[in-house]
Amino acid sequence: MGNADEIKEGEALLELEGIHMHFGKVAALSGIDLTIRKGEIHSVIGPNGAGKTVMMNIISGLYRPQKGAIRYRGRSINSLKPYERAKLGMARTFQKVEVFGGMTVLDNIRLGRHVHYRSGILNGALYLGKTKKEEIEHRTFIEEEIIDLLEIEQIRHKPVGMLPYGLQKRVELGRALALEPELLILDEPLAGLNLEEVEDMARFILDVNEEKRWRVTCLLVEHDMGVVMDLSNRVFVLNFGNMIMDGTPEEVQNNPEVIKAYLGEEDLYATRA
Ligand SMILES: Nc1ncnc2c1ncn2[C@@H]1O[C@H](COP(=O)(O)OP(=O)(O)OP(=O)(O)O)[C@@H](O)[C@H]1O
Repeated sequence: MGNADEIKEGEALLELEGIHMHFGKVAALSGIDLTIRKGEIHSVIGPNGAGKTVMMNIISGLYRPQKGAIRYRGRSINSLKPYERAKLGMARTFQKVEVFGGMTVLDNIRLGRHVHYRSGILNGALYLGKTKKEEIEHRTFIEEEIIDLLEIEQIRHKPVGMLPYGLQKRVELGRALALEPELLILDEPLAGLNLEEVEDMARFILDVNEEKRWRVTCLLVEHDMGVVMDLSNRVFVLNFGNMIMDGTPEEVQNNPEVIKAYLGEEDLYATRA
């Protein structure tokens, strides 16, 4: 995204500072600090009920925290609505697939671009000639890149509702990419997938992050520890609304507190072949 506030690789893209979120007596998040740096894959892990979804909802603007600051490219976004955050370059996929079953793969992907379209009579009147043609060409180009990346050429005209779950998840990723995001929030992208689908999805996430064409910063919430440890530059561990640690996958795997929080839940040392 061409922007005067463009930031460089390794600089803070998204920052949470002192985030508190309570629901009645339940403290879902108690003073969370997190910095996502441009170019990285930063994962958030934690046992069930740790506060991961609440955190993602706060980041994407669905929830307003009672305390704390959220900054994107150094600017406060606390007061921005979800679609305004999307316009800044933040896209999200959801835990449960959120596709339009009756629409084709291509139309679902196209929906992801809607935040870029101008609306209103005045804008519509100004939106003529070359500019419009360029936007259509650019849109087509993006669609083709997404279809190519996700290997969904064969199903582009199929209704999404008829596809297996794994492909529906792929389409959902495609729709998020259509926004040409700078930050992609992936909420359990591997949940419900079989082994082969998990491998495919992990590869797509890596491609989106590493390929020069995309170079998307990723915030990943995931229970599959093998994939998390393989893909992430950093891992943030949450338990009962508190941060246990934020470090490299290796540091996290060797932290006794993390192991204790997960005891009996997951094998943190399991990595995929
Ligand atoms: N809208 C809400 N109203 C009341 N309590 C809520 C709400 N959303 C979340 N909570 C509570 O906040 C805590 C954190 O929940 P959250 O859904 O963020 O956990 P999670 O880490 O995403 O868990 P999972 O891995 O199972 O998805 C839980 O105790 C949950 O019951």
